[in-house]
Amino acid sequence: MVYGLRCNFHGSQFINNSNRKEESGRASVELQERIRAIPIDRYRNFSIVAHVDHGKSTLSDRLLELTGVIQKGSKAQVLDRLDVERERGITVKAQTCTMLYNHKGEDYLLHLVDTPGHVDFRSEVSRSYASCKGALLLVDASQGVQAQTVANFYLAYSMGLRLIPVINKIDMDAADIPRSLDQIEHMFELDTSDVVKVSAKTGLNVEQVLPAVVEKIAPPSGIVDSRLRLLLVDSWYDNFLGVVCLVYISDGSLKKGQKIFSAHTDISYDVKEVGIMYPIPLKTDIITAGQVGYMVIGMKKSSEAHIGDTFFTVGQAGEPLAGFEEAKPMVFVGAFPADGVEFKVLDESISHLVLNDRSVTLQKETSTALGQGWRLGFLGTLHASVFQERLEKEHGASIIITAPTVPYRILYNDDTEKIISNPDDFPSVENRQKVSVLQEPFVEAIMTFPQEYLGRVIKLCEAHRGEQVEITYLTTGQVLLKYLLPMAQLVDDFFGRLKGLTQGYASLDYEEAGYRPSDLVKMELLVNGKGIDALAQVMHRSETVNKGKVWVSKFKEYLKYQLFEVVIQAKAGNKIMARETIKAKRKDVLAKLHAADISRRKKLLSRQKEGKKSMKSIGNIQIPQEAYQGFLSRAPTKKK
Ligand SMILES: Nc1nc2c(ncn2[C@@H]2O[C@H](COP(=O)(O)OP(=O)(O)OP(=O)(O)O)[C@@H](O)[C@H]2O)c(=O)[nH]1
Repeated sequence: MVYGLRCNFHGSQFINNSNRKEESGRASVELQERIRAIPIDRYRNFSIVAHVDHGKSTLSDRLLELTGVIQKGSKAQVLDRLDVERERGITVKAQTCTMLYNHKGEDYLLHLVDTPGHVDFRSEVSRSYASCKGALLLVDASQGVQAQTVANFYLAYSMGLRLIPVINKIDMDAADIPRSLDQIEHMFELDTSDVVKVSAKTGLNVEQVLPAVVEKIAPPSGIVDSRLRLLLVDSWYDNFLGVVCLVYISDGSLKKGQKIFSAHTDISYDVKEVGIMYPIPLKTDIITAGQVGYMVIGMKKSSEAHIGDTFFTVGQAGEPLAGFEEAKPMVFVGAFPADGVEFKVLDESISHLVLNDRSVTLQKETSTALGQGWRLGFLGTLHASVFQERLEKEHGASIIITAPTVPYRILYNDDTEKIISNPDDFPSVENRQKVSVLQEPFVEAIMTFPQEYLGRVIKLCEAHRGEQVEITYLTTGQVLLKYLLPMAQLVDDFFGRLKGLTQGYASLDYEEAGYRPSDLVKMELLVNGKGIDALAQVMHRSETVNKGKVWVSKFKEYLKYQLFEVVIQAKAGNKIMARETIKAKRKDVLAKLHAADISRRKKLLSRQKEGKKSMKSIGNIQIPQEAYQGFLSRAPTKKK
């Protein structure tokens, strides 16, 4: 098998399901013997964490070359295997690779995890930390510490990982090594006396990275001669093998033929295959405590694989390992088949993709305007746009996506509460008196940018209902600003505006900060008095005037001429916020009339008026699907 073939989303370690016809390869006897001879105290499990684009995948390539896993000059970014990862240049899936490294005459077994930098895929990062004792904290010398460096640092630090700072891109003219060193020392209080400075691109000094890993990161703490205890880290579906599980062996060992059971479901399985990721799956006879590898146990459905589950040998139950917090979807959209696309076909494609991306939630939904569809939940807007792109590219599906919404919390007078992810479920004006409080989710946003933009960024945050938490002056003119912001503002292209204001210099990260009471209202778009359900949105009352105006004028653009008058209104609660009218396209009934024939002219005009009146009362506006599509279109942005 070859590297770099297309892979599925969740189990991108494997080649594309549809193309996959053969079994996984087998690790050579020599490789297996070399691994078996290494004691656990010479294992090192580590990840690479950094801000988006600081060079994690490029450094991973160099390390894989250095340890002979791949050949020099192989396809770039071996561990970014999804089409979407390669095309967008972002990592969305954490990837693991086993490496053998000889240090001072002794073999070490290394497990490298390349993690996504983007906040939407943070759950991938925290999951991968469970098997690691340390991480390389990579900082791009031309950019210095950025928002996601800070967020990823705190996540790794809170999980007790030993952090080794590495400065990357030192080959660039814009590289400012002293600035990065200063920031690492002041921000993270890390010792910078022996920081490794590399160019992952040219390979300069990369040979200094693994000695630091071996010397500074502790080995995993499992017991090899013990009962089996393994953690399910990830899973994916492979057409040839069925469900494949990525596992971390905490104690004991795992072999083909062993009978194991899940602590979560109590279902027992026969182990059919085990192996290592090198970086593709290679079958081995055994995987032992401290190793990260894969197992195939004949699970029928991906849903049987609970990420964070513990498995034991049948008859030898023990204490389950600490699992993972489930990733909660924070952005919801309605999805509907575009004209000419069959619901059934699209339903199959969506279900297939959801099976491979377990953090997407899916529910059927029906809209009077757009017909049968689905409500999909995502971890963030980038996650949503990656999903949509994969659906279109990999399944050739064309869909209409409604405006994203965040989950709102409704507290009722009878002490019950409801989280709603669909504007349709927002309490109607008549039911409003049953509600005691409306709440919306907030996040704590971390932003870094040059100090000269501080005034403008503060203004932007205040205009987006932000509440300042902290300003930290980093070295050399950089500022780190923390603000509490409504999650809905981030979804509504706050980052695009921030980038615009700072000429592209700002970076942003955020973490959830709970729900807060909010003056929320549902805004609807009415056409001749009738609400279009698919376009309704929940928002803060202060936004309704401006958005109302934008809505009506934008929708008017797409309706164009109508045979009779059309009134477009934006209504918030029971108040009309904005209105536009499309005048009827008048047929020239007087065209053939002589100018002097006044009485005949009056008669014809009054007859035309009557005719229109009846059309209006019985007329049903035909809204073309392009109108919805045009109204909802907005290019996705990539956050950095
Ligand atoms: N000049 C220079 N460019 C580099 C270096 N390392 C990485 N790059 C470039 O920086 C860009 C981003 O590199 P990646 O390795 O994809 O970064 P990443 O951190 O994995 O990105 P995400 O997965 O999206 O978080 C690519 O265009 C690389 O070629 C380096 O040492 N020098």
